[in-house]
This record gives sequence, structure tokens and C-alpha cells, in this order.
Amino acid sequence: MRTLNLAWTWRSYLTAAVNCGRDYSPWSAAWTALPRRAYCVEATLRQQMEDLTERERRGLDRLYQGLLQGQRACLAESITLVETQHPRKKVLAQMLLQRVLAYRKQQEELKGGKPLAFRVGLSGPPGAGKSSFIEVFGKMLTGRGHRVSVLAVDPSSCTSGGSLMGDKTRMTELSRDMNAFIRPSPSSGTLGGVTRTTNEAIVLCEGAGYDIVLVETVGVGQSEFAVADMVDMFVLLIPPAGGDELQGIKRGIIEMADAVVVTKADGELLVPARRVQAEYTSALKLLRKRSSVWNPKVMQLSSRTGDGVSRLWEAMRAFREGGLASSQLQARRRQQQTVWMWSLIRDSALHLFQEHPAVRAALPQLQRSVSAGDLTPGLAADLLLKAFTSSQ
Ligand SMILES: Nc1nc2c(ncn2[C@@H]2O[C@H](COP(=O)(O)OP(=O)(O)OP(=O)(O)O)[C@@H](O)[C@H]2O)c(=O)[nH]1
Repeated sequence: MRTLNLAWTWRSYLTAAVNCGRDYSPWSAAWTALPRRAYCVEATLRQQMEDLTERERRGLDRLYQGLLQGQRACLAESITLVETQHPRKKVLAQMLLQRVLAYRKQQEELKGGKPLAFRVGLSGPPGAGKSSFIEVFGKMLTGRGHRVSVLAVDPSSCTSGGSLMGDKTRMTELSRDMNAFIRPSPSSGTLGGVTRTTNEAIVLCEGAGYDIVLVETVGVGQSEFAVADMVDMFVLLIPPAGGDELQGIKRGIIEMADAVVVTKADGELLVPARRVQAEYTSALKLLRKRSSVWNPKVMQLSSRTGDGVSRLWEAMRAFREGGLASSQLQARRRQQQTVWMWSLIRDSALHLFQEHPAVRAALPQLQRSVSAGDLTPGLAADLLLKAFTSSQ
């Protein structure tokens, strides 16, 4: 039974959100020494709280308590809230997240600073066997007492509204498992937006007590890099068929992989699977090591027969234990938090810039001149930035 912090009030949310463990109450010494910027954080949070209507406050309380009790419906509703484009709901989503984040931090401190959940990214080309693997792997994990959530990042659903990862019902057995939670990719928005909401959905899943979070993506565009930046361990799934050397998998993404898994190693595909495994083993030897405590592994498995699935889990556990013992895993998470913040800033700054009336007015003419070769891109960019900054 998980400990529920039912006595948590909005006041403690505010304090926990800002304090990060120190006493910043207005009468404390730390408060007086607090930089002005931090005071603004407090003021902003206080203002947001005061602005809540009674209905909003009750709604957020219900979601928060339901989430902590591990109710799947509340988790689903909370993720929908962070995915919303509605400006008011966006504020509510951030308040909920801040509260869950503070709760998570408190729980982590009780566990000696150990992260509550293990985040694993799974990427691979369409048809690599990702969903079949997650089905078998997820069932194995829930069978061993874990609670597993599966989030998806599908870049095709962002650009075309179509879906590379398939609209078919995936992972049917796992989706019926009470200890599993499966969330498809948001079906609209930019990759940046989807990345943001997936990062936030991970926090919510952890708050809801899922100790293993799997983030699945298809190996297209930049989505793999985005997912590699939000997980503790990044695993590349490669099908044995194809024959082309390394099957055109981007070199950059192989460098990000903590493990490469050759799927469908059964029946007639066993021999090609061994060949692909050997190819990747040699390729990885040539790459720069990402960690001083871990050598990326190349393994093979079959979701059909189950061979190799628990071997992979043993390797994942070894990766996690090594990362925690050396503090590299915690360091990676800290760095990811900053990367995430900067990517949010980039997205918002670009949006502000593109929507600025002076930029919108000047853009079409300048863009035409640049494509016609009459104006250098550098000068056009300078003019647009000037239009933006001079009318702030
Ligand atoms: N022989 C064999 N076939 C497999 C195995 N795993 C998956 N397949 C087959 O490979 C095909 C693709 O599997 P999926 O699990 O749907 O692959 P995916 O990567 O999730 O594909 P998308 O949903 O398109 O992204 C299906 O026809 C599966 O039956 C396996 O372990 N062995």
C-alpha cells in the first residue's frame, strides 16, 4: 500500500514547489537571502493559486488524489490535461504537475534519492516488432510485481495526422492488465509539443506509482533523439530482415543506444538475426562510449517464443544498478531536465517570434526576396529580429 499524503494542502504545494527542501518561509533566514527571481516564482505560484475558482481547485484536488491512489482514469485525465492547447487548462496542468513533482521529490528523498521509476526508451523502424515485444515484456514485468506504463511518440501523427505506428489495437493483452497503463501518441501538434507532453506524462505516470515507464517511438525524423533525451536507458530494436548493412539506421541514433536488440530471432529468422547481431556488435565497437560504467550490449530475442526477453531485463537491471551506483543515471536525469527546459524555451520563443505582428507583416516580402536570391538570409534574419525587438 502506498503512503498517501492526504494532508497535503495547496499551501504545502506552494511551499514544496519553491523550497526544494529548504525553509523559505517568509520569516526564515533563507527567505531573506533568496534571490529576487525565486521570489517571483513564489509570487507567480501564489497568484495562480488565488486565481483558481472553487470548481478548479476541487477538480485539481480530485485528479491529484486519484493519481496518487494509482487510479488509471485519473492518470488518463491528467495526461489529457497536459496535452491540452486551452490556455486556462494549460495553467491548471502546470499546477498539477508542480504538485506531483513535489510529491515525487519527497518520495525520492525517502528512498535515499533513488528515482522512483525506471524509464526505458524503445525505438525501431516500422514493423521492427516493437508492440509485440512490449506486449510480452510488459506482461513479464507485471507478472513479477511491477506496474508498467507505455507511452508513445509517433512523429507521423504530428505532421500528417496519419499514424506510422498503426491505428490497429496494439498490445491487446497488456492493455487489459490492471497493472499496466497504455497511452497512444497525441494525434496532433508539433514534435516539440508531443515531446513536452510526453515528458510531462512520464512525471504523472511516476506519481501514479508506475515503476517502469516505457516510451516507444518509431525510428523516423528526430523523434528517436527526443525520446533518448527523456529516458534512463535507450534501446534500439532492429528486425533481422532487410539485409542492407545496418539497414540505414542513423549512425547518430546507434550512438545513443545503451542496448541494441535484434527482434524476431526464431525459426527461419534465427540465422539472419545472428548475422545482424554480429554486424551491430562490430559497429558498436567503433563508436565512442557514452558511459564509463556501461558497454552497450547487442542482444537478440523473440517475442513469439519469449527467448531472450528475461535476459534483456537482466541486462536492463544491471544497467540501472550500475548507473545508480555511479550516480550517472541521476546525472543524466539532471541534464535532461535542463535540455527539456531549453527546448520549451526554444519552442515558446519561436512561437512568440512567428506570431509577432511586426514579424508577420514583414515576413512574406523578406522570405520572397531570400528565395529569389535578392537578399541574404542573414540580413533578412537581422531585419526580422529588429522588427521583433524594436516593437516589444
Ligand atoms: N517471427 C516473429 N515475428 C514477429 C515477432 N515479433 C513481431 N513479429 C511480427 O512482425 C510484424 C510487426 O510486428 P509489430 O510488433 O507490429 O511491429 P512494430 O514495430 O510495433 O510495428 P508498428 O506497429 O508498425 O510500429 C508482425 O507481423 C508480427 O507478427 C517475433 O518475435 N517473431
